[in-house]
Amino acid sequence: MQQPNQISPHVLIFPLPLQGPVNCMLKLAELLCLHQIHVTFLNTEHVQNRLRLHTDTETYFKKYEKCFSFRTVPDGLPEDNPRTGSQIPALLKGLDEVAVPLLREMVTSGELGTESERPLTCIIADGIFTFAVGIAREIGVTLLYFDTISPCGFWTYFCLPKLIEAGELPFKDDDLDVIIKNVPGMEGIIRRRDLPSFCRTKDLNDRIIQLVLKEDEHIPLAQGLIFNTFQELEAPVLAQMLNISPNIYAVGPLHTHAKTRLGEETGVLSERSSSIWKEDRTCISWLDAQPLKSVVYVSIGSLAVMTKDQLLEIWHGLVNSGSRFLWVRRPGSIEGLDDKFEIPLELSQGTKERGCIVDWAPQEEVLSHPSVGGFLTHSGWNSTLESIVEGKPMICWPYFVDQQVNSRYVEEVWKIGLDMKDTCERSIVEKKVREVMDLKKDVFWERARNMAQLAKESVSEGGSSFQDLNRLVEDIKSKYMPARPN
Ligand SMILES: O=c1ccn([C@@H]2O[C@H](COP(=O)(O)OP(=O)(O)O[C@H]3O[C@H](CO)[C@@H](O)[C@H](O)[C@H]3O)[C@@H](O)[C@H]2O)c(=O)[nH]1
Repeated sequence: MQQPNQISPHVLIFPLPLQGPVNCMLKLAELLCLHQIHVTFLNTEHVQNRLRLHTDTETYFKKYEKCFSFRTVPDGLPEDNPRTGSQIPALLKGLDEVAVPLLREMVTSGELGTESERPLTCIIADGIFTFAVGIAREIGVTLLYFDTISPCGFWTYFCLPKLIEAGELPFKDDDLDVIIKNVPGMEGIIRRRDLPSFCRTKDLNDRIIQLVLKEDEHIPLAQGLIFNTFQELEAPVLAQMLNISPNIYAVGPLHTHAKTRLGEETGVLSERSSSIWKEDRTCISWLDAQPLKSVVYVSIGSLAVMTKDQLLEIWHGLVNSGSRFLWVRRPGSIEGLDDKFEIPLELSQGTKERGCIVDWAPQEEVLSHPSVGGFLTHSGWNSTLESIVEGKPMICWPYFVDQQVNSRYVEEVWKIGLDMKDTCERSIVEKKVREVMDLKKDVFWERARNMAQLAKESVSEGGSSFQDLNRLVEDIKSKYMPARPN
């Protein structure tokens, strides 16, 4: 039995059960394990089953068996295909109704650790999980929120009440180019069209708006906030965050951070997948056969969907641009089309000569491939960071939530790509691809290379994210340990 003064840190990590959040929370979990912090990682059964089916994640984490374990809860939805963007409200409802009561039971019954046997000392949960405040209080442990969206996106979410109070929301007319004034630190940067997608409603009772407002009330109740970013990328936004919490940890880009520290620890630099789709590795041999920097990698992540018309416009634009392209067409990502959709005749030649289409790719490996010269992305935060680390310029075609803000920052603030939001015409796609892959290639490449360098430095010894991770580890081991009677 453990003596009171021997209690060791034990963190429960609960990600939003979607590809992006699970990816980066797994990296954080591994980093904590490397620092001898015990982690219980709570996945939904759906995510865990898919990880089991398509990856060796469970086996891989066995090497941390003394300090890591997976636990699962159902998400309340039928067990079919992966959840997409339109299912998020149902997913959140299912989590609330089914997963949360089970989690509460697990935590309070001592199933995840009792007073005497490795008690929980800290919860790290996605920012949208407002229920975590109550659970952490009930068992008397620290709560840290980890919002895996971009801090620039998060900050606009957090300023929603301010925007409503100032009358900037809902929009008074249909002009989306009006500059937004009430997001401190972003004056002159964002227009209405760059606010998160859910702001384009006339109805403030909209379910998502209400959810975000509830999140905004709960965020300051956590003892600290973790972000997957680095100071050199988002210093002004991170400085604003100090108004919410004195304990801000910018520990990203987490995928590189984990790789770097693991490499230092073990001497092995491993590429590892936590994909909940089956990766098609044939695209790597296809890339091997392409010239340097010649391929546009196209992917809209794990949730976004496009219409058949949008698919055709992007496809024509790519073929007409003359660039080579590797396209991830995730099953279910085209509205109303089955996955056996044939290549239209007028696109077949250009696609055969210069294109490769797969269902799901090993994205980090693809982006690091020397043949890839640019990334046409939906601007999900993980994809954005993965592109930044590899120094690949982006063409952004955001779908929803924080992606609208990220794409604006890529073009306007970091200047490492172009923002194609709210348009989807073949001539525009062609023009943007030509600019990034050819006409302004050198300028974009130089800026992207510099940013990549800063990203890598931030996770190297002494770098800003390196230091923030160390601070997080120390705080979990001391400041956030529950007070115990002597
Ligand atoms: O063929 C593919 C396509 C994607 N990925 C991976 O899937 C993840 C996708 O993550 P992200 O780019 O963040 O997109 P979403 O899955 O759409 O992420 C959701 O969650 C993010 C925060 O975690 C938000 O920023 C997004 O807006 C939200 O849609 C990345 O790690 C990719 O490497 C692959 O491995 N293979």
